Amino acid sequence: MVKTLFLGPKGTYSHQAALQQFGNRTDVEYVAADSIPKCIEKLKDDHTIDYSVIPLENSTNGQVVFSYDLLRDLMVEEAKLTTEGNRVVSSLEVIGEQYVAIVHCLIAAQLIKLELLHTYQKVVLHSHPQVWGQVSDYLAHLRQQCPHTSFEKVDSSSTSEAVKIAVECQSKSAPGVIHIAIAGEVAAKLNHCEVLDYAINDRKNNTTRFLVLQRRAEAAPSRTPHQSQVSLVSFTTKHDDPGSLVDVLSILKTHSINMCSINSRPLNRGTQKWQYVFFIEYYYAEPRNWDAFFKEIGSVCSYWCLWGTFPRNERYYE
Ligand SMILES: O=C(O)C(=O)C[C@]1(C(=O)O)C=C[C@@H](O)C=C1
Repeated sequence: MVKTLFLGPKGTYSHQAALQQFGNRTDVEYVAADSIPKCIEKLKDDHTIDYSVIPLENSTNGQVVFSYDLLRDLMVEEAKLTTEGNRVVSSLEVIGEQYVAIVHCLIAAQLIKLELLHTYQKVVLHSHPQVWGQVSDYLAHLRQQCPHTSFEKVDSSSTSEAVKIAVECQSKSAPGVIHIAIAGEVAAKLNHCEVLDYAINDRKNNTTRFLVLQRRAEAAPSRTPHQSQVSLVSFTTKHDDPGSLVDVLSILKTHSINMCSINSRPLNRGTQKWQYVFFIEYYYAEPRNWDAFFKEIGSVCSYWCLWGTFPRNERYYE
C-alpha cells in the first residue's frame, strides 16, 4: 500500500485532487491532514507517508499563499543544510499536478428556501479562507437580498471541515441564527446536509491547481525534462544588484525556455522588509543544455531550488 496525504476531512477539493491523481489504483490509502502545513510537515517527517497533495493556485483568486509560503520556508530552512553551491536540494519534490473544477454550494444542516434567508437575524458563513475571493460577487448579492440580516464570515481549515463546523454550530445556535458552509456538493452529502444553492462561484470555470509531492529519492536521476513537462523553481536574487531579477529571467530567454508563471512571496528574513522569494515555472519545445542553464541560474541567484519537473496535466489546456 502507498499512503497519500490531502487536506481533509474527506469531501474537500484536495481530496478530489488526490483521487484524480491516484484514483484508478487499488493500493492507495488516503490520509486526511487537518491543515495545509501538516500536508508538508508530515510528508517530510513521517516516512510511512509516500505522497502529499496541496492546493497551489486558483483561477479566480490566484495564489494559495499558505502553500507558496510552505515551499518558501522549506527552501530557506534547507538552504542551511543541503546545497550544491547555492542550489538547495530540497527534501521534497514535485512530481505532478492536478486541476479540480471548483463548484461551490451553500450548505446547511437543514433545508431552507433561499428566499427566506432574509427572515434570519444573522447568517454565519463558514469556509476555507481561499474561498471568499471566489464567491465575493455572490455574497454581495446575497447581502443585498437580506438588508436586515447581519452576515459573519468564519474561516475554517478546509471546505469540508466548514460543513462539519456549521452542523455542530447549528445544533447549539440561538433562534434566528443560521450557520451556512460554502463547500463542494460531496462535502454536503458526506455530512448529510442540504444544498441551498448550487454553483455559486463567481466564475463558472473556477479551477484550483494542486501539486503532488513526494520525498526526493536519494539517488534521484536528475530528470532531464521531456516535451510538455513543467519545471517549478524558486529563488532569491542578489537584492541590491540592479536588474538582478531581469538577470535571472534573461537566462530563460537565452536558452529559449518559455516561462509560464511567476509569483513572489515576502522573504521575511530578519528585520529586512520588501525582499522576495520568486517562483517561476517554465517549459520548452526542444531539449536544452540543462547543466549550462542551471549553472547560469546559480550564478545570478542568492540561492535557488528546482522543486521538480513533471508532466503538464492536459487539463491545464481546458
Ligand atoms: O478546502 C478545500 O476543500 C481545499 O481543498 C482547499 C482549497 C484551497 O486551499 O484553495 C482548495 C480549493 C478551493 O479553492 C478551496 C479551498
